[in-house]
Amino acid sequence: MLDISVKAPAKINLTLDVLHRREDGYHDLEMVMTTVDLADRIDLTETSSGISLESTSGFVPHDDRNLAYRAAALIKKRFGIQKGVHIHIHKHIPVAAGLAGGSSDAAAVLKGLNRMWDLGLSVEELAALGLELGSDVPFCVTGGTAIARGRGEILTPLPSPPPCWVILAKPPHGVSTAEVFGALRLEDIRKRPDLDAMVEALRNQDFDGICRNLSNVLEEVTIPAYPQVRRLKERMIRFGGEGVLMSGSGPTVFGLVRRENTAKRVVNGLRGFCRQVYAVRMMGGLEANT
Ligand SMILES: C[C@@](CO)(OP(=O)(O)O)[C@H](O)COP(=O)(O)OP(=O)(O)OC[C@H]1O[C@@H](n2ccc(N)nc2=O)[C@H](O)[C@@H]1O
Ligand SMILES: Nc1ncnc2c1ncn2[C@@H]1O[C@H](COP(=O)(O)OP(=O)(O)O)[C@@H](O)[C@H]1O
Repeated sequence: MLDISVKAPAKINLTLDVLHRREDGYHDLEMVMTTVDLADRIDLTETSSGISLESTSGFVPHDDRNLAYRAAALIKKRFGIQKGVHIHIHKHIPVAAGLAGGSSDAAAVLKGLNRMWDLGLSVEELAALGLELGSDVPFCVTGGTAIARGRGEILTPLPSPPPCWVILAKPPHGVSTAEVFGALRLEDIRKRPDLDAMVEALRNQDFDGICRNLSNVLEEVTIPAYPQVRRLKERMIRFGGEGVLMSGSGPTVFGLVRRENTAKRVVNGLRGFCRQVYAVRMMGGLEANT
């Protein structure tokens, strides 16, 4: 019997700045994140005990290395739940892509089990649990659009970008977030995002202002290591991407486009050059939390 189905949307980073390296090995970040309508679907079925997991993807682990599995284990342990759960992940978000697919799956399991087992946890409590699983999980619990600071858990909600198309292009290789942070030399960062300008553009629903202020310091590590990311960016711009940036630690490149015709042109221009290309809508604030 299927008990609960939860949508797990991908995120993109409109800005990403790394402020300092912390004692605990993580970095203090300052970034603007938003959810897009490319989502995994997580089906949760209650069982008598234990945790089992299957997915439609050959690229994710199906055991306790899976973030969705870990989310269920955390809830069971923290609240002393004897019942079990079977997790079925319908994977649509590319893996190790800078789109927080694993974090979003984990957030969806936290939200789904909160309902299934009547735990009564608030969004803030779920986000705090999520931080034990990964830095991006708190944002994935709340969704919408927000400034994320600290490791990624200090969230300030923002208006979502105006409706537009988001073209996502994922090169064939994945990128390790830990390796990208490890290779970043803070003193060498050449260009930092203008957070105030991005916030202003979002408040004014100024599409051109959002496009002008897209900026991610991690490009300075990932692009030299993977020149295909630069070529994808150049192609996206050439075919009509109005604002183009790498998401997170990469390697996915996204392009923002207002008109459907332009979106089609960008997608057609990238096909043949890149196998994984998606045209999706910006998610907006309201749908993000369902
Ligand atoms: C870079 C970002 C931007 O949204 O996204 P992705 O590229 O992963 O999608 C995130 O900060 C990634 O968050 P997440 O993928 O949850 O990271 P975690 O599992 O917590 O950490 C993976 C590794 O990244 C580094 N890390 C992560 C977050 C942070 N604030 N400082 C760090 O230094 C650490 O080396 C850590 O061991
Ligand atoms: N449910 C999951 N979905 C995707 N990746 C997962 C999942 N659980 C664990 N992982 C692992 O987490 C790593 C990062 O995956 P992902 O969250 O897709 O990328 P990113 O952090 O770049 O956004 C991958 O190496 C993958 O094997």
